[in-house]
Amino acid sequence: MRYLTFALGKGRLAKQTLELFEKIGITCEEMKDKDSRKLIFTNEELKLRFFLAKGPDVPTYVEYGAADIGVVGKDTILEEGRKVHEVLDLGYGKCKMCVCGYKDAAPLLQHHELIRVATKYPNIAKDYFYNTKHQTVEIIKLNGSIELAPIVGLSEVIVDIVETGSTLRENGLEVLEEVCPLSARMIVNPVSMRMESARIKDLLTRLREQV
Ligand SMILES: Nc1ncnc2c1ncn2[C@@H]1O[C@H](COP(=O)(O)OP(=O)(O)OP(=O)(O)O)[C@@H](O)[C@H]1O
Ligand SMILES: O=P(O)(O)OC[C@H]1O[C@H](OP(=O)(O)OP(=O)(O)O)[C@H](O)[C@@H]1O
Repeated sequence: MRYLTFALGKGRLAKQTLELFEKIGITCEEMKDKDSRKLIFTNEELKLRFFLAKGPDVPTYVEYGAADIGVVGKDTILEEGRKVHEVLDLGYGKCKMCVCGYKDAAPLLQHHELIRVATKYPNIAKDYFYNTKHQTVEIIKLNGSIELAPIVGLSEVIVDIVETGSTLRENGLEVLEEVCPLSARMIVNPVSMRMESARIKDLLTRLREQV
């Protein structure tokens, strides 16, 4: 039997992903050692391998088959646009992709104005403004602290993740429009889906009972 390889998104989702796998009897004790610089972990008994990767790299590993299975946020799946099968909504990491800004920017979204939109998610923003709203905008890619953009006058609005809403509230900003709901998802390489279908289906059945 060959190893099934999992690429798991680092950061916010990692802890809950490992907890979920533990619930169905898939443990990888080595992975819990925070001081370790080791990159890949093996469960010999179940013939599984795991590695943690930056979120946007997870769909890349899965598309190329370097990982059979990945766990990553829906935002990352939409943004990266890789050829992978999304097979399960894992139900945690819930948040929303939203258009946000000062309240007085709301009319700019109604009148097809050529506004600037700052975001870490240029493909999601482009798809929303061009294909859903049919509004031509200038998209400005940022890498973090997106809420700064309207505050310092870089853009009229942002497209960003809202979870509790406290970052917006503490900065006098608001949700102006909701783009889509988000949560952690499981993705599978299309070839692995066929070649390892029995093992993957069994895994999905056991995970579905938990989520
Ligand atoms: N408040 C939140 N902010 C950002 N992402 C969230 C939030 N709540 C849930 N998520 C989900 O968690 C995933 C991982 O978030 P995390 O912040 O670890 O990654 P990231 O934004 O790529 O981080 P970084 O840029 O610091 O590496 C997101 O892709 C999203 O699906
Ligand atoms: O609605 P809230 O609960 O306040 O969460 C949303 C905030 O969290 C994320 O930022 P993150 O902490 O990942 O930092 P970053 O902006 O540097 O990416 C996101 O980009 C928002 O800024």
